[in-house]
Amino acid sequence: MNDAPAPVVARTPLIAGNWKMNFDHLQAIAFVQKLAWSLKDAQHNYADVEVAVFPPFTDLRSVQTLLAADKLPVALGAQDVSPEAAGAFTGDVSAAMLGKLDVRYVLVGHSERRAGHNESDDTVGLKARAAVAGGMVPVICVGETAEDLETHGAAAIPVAQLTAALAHLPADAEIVVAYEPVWAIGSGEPATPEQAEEVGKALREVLRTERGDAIADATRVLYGGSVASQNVASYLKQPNLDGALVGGASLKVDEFSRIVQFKKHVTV
Ligand SMILES: O=C(CO)COP(=O)(O)O
Repeated sequence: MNDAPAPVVARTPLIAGNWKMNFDHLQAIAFVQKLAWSLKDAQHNYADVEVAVFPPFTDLRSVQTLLAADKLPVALGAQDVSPEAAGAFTGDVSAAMLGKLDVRYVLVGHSERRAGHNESDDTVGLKARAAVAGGMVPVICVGETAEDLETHGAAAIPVAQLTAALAHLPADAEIVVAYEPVWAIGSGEPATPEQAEEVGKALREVLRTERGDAIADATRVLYGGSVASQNVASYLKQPNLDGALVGGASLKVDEFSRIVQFKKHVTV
């Protein structure tokens, strides 16, 4: 028996802004410039908290150019990827194309795509696999609807969705998991930190069972759903939550900048 306390694993928090279908490429450039100035003024330490933005496809090239020209340590994310490598798939964008634009993260399984584009757990897993094969990190989004919550409780559906996605991935693939209860997205009614932590803990248990301790302890689990500067710190204080996936509040520079600087408003 080993009674030694579990090692404390430092996971760099990730604050990710999912812009959804907002901002053309000019607005995107203006936004990222203002964000960089705001974080510079605030002497933000990017080593402490990683920042990522997920613009629409049409903005990626412009944002990439700006990030490279100004050497800004903001990671670039895409909102979707094709499960296919190349070929006759009109309207789709491949992982290889995203990789060429220095995209580091790819959202897969967002509830707006599961619901609005009929994406199954298998599709989500195949998209995650394509992202990994392209050298990127899939941000696997999971979450229950209000109905699911009533019928199955909070954790069952997210746990099943994550388990299904992992089945498609190589054992050593780096991933990020985002718990986004569907009822909390855009509703102004976020999950309580305790609710989110309970599901975050269950998701980490899935990682522990499926992937072992090292990956379970290193993988970041984010919370998303009506995150704002007033509530972000309460999630980041939870032992199993390592960041936030922010929608509406990521479109306002000052607000997103405050969210990134959540450490300043953690009251001990
Ligand atoms: O869907 C979300 C992020 O992916 C969350 O959106 P809101 O922050 O607007 O609730």
